[in-house]
Amino acid sequence: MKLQPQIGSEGSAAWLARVATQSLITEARLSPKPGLVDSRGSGAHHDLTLELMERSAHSLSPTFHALALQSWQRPADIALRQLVGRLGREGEAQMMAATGGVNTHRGAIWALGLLVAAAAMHGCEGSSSEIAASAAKLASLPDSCAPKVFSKGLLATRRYRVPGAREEAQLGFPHIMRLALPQLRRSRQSGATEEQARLDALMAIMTSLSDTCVLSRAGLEGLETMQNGARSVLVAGGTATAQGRAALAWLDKQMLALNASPGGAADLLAATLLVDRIACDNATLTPLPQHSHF
Ligand SMILES: CC(C)(COP(=O)(O)OP(=O)(O)OC[C@H]1O[C@@H](n2cnc3c(N)ncnc32)[C@H](O[C@H]2O[C@H](COP(=O)(O)OP(=O)(O)OP(=O)(O)O)[C@@H](O)[C@H]2O)[C@@H]1O)[C@@H](O)C(=O)NCCC(=O)NCCS
Ligand SMILES: Nc1ncnc2[nH]cnc12
Repeated sequence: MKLQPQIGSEGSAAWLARVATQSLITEARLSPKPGLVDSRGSGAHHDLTLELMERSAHSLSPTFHALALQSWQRPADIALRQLVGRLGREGEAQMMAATGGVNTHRGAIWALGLLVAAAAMHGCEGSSSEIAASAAKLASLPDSCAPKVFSKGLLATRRYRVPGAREEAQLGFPHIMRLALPQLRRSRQSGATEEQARLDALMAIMTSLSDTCVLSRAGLEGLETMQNGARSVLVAGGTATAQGRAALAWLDKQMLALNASPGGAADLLAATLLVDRIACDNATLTPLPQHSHF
């Protein structure tokens, strides 16, 4: 079944931008998330609030729209890579202007930006695997216009010799495709509520991601706490069970005590919700109401 009506590149780009923005807002509101901003509060962050995350998400709509429009039915080549890179950097500047200089969504612009571009490359008719593969192709191409900046993420990947946001994309988003999306659909099928299925998908990502936000703030101890804690939630039966919810509450406490926040995992959950929504292999597509957050 195909949700996206044949409304051409402009209408499809607007639709993709709306779904991407909604995915960010849905992720931000989802509760209870360990260490992260959610509808309960700011988690381990002093400079982030839910209101700021939502403002940031809305500020990114024009970026997603431009990415979709410019990538429409184009192949992955250097010209498109450079264009996507420029639009992504402009999106980062828009985010910073909207938040007064706070980094709310840099990793999300990267992941969702590439996926929106890839969905448009397939004319909104790609499967999740096709979209992830095209996003990976784009991410693997060199962008000679990119300024050389040394980020916290790069520092963490070199210090701990782990993959980061770049590698996740270049490998075709394995945490979305192999862990989060299957978990989201499995939890739904086994009767979990939509919120519980989304939390379970977040846990699936957290069992294995080398999240450079966690590494920068809390080192390997933080990363191991995150991965083991998330595994305990799923082993207990996920957040649809009382034991799973207790394990999640324990993990939240641990993450707060370590000042650790899995911002990279949160970005990948938002990206999972986006792929779930836009890919042709989603068997549960329903029309999207104008102002819903799913
Ligand atoms: C490729 C880029 C994402 C740059 O990546 P890099 O690793 O060099 O740089 P960072 O600036 O550190 O950003 C990486 C962000 O990616 C998220 N992330 C972390 N680990 C992973 C992972 N393993 N897989 C996927 N994604 C991951 C994460 O983003 C979230 O955290 C951000 C908040 O982090 P931080 O600023 O560190 O905040 P705090 O911990 O709160 O800091 P303090 O308060 O302590 O100061 C937030 O943005 C979340 O989104 C990482 O932060 C990419 O930026 C790039 O190269 N772009 C170029 C443009 C381009 O080509 N775009 C194309 C597509 S549009
Ligand atoms: N909910 C959230 N809390 C903190 N950092 C994030 N980065 C992306 N989503 C986030």
